[in-house]
Amino acid sequence: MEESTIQEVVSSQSEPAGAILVGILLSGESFEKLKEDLDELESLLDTLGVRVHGRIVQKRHRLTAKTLLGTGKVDEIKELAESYNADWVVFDRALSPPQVRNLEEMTCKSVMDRTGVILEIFSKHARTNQAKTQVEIARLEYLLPRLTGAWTHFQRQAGGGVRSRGMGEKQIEIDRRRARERIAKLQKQLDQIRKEKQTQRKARSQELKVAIVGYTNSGKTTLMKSLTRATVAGKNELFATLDTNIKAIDPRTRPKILLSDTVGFIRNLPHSLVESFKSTLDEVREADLLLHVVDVSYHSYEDHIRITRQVLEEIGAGDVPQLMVFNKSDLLDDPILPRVLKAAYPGSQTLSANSPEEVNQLRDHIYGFFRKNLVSYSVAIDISEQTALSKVYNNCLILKTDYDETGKMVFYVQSTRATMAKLRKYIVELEDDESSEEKSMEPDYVTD
Ligand SMILES: Nc1nc2c(ncn2[C@@H]2O[C@H](COP(=O)(O)OP(=O)(O)OP(=O)(O)O)[C@@H](O)[C@H]2O)c(=O)[nH]1
Ligand SMILES: [Mg+2]
Repeated sequence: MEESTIQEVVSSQSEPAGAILVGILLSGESFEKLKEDLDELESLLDTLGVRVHGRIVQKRHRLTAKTLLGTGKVDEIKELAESYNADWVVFDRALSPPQVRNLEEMTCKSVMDRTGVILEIFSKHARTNQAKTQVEIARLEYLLPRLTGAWTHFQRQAGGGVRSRGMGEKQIEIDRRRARERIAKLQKQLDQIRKEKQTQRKARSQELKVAIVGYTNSGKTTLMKSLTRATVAGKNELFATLDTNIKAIDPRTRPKILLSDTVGFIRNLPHSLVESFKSTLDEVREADLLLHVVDVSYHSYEDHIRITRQVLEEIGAGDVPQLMVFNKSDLLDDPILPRVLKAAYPGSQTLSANSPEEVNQLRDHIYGFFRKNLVSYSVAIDISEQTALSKVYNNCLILKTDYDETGKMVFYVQSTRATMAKLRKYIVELEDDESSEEKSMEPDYVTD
């Protein structure tokens, strides 16, 4: 199937592509909220390199089936788009395939909705095979019912502005069938990738897993970088990260704590995207702890929290413990807010991902969370038992070593229950959790 996307249009022109935004305010809805939604839509378009020339907002009692808006308003949109020579008219509401067609005919412009814009960003940012496959499935599913409109739309772009219409029902049927076949093929590939990832996760089953989640652009990648002292930089772009990146917080820590950074969330995240990104989000569902990162410099940060929690529920990660991290505190001009947040979200931490001291506190916080769940016990292992010994060295925090009367090495350790189960036959003593010595999960030589 022939495809053309916003960014292709952008790159084929010397001037940045332009758009007019359209928002609709129904009775009972807040204007402030709509303004925020339109600001966000503008950032999304900015990520695609599309400049917004103007906005049109209409108050309505109900939405019109044919075009959402009244004909007078559609004429106004057409005029505004023409006066700025804008290529796109972008609606903040979901448009049905016939609505897109009608609006395109009436405005003589390309019409998109928010879901279409998000899908474009995802396909622009997908890097790995897994992300690319997931995005392609979501796009095809989005396009499938729109194929009549989409086809003429693609033809028009390919033909350099000539409006060609009516590919004929037969052609549309062929395209739909091809799209369905392609989806089935991609789904099979995705299942295969998912199986491989599951095997990799199984190999990490004795390690502790922390997943960083949150609204897009909240600072997840930046925090990941600071927590692991790595060099992956965050980007001021929406959906800069689409693939899951996994790294140990500190490779010397035992048990090892793995941190994963993943795709951000947004309001009205297209359902097909959530569905197809489920395999990327397996990492989140199977985590022992979530770091829920919130950009607290954004005034409606509570909306972002609510939306993130909704998506977590939707992907089956609603029950994983969450540690709230209020980020970008350096941008706050309200000195009271950190205290308010602490009271409203007990156990939360307010910080700047760029402050090493505050990030160190967060790291300790994470260690503290896991320390509570570790079990203390001692094992006696003969030095010929290499597999068991490497399990101890790789997965346990060793508090003390000794030898017993038979010459076996005795380790006083703390580990996860999963590791303890693997070392069961070597256990000589199981300590009461409460009486176990409080000890850092980092070895003594770690000084920061
Ligand atoms: N001032 C300030 N900026 C920050 C902080 N943390 C992150 N940023 C900036 O916020 C922007 C987004 O950061 P990222 O780390 O890419 O955000 P993300 O959550 O990974 O975003 P996506 O992957 O797009 O969902 C970047 O420009 C960062 O430099 C912070 O604590 N203070
Ligand atoms: Mg990121």
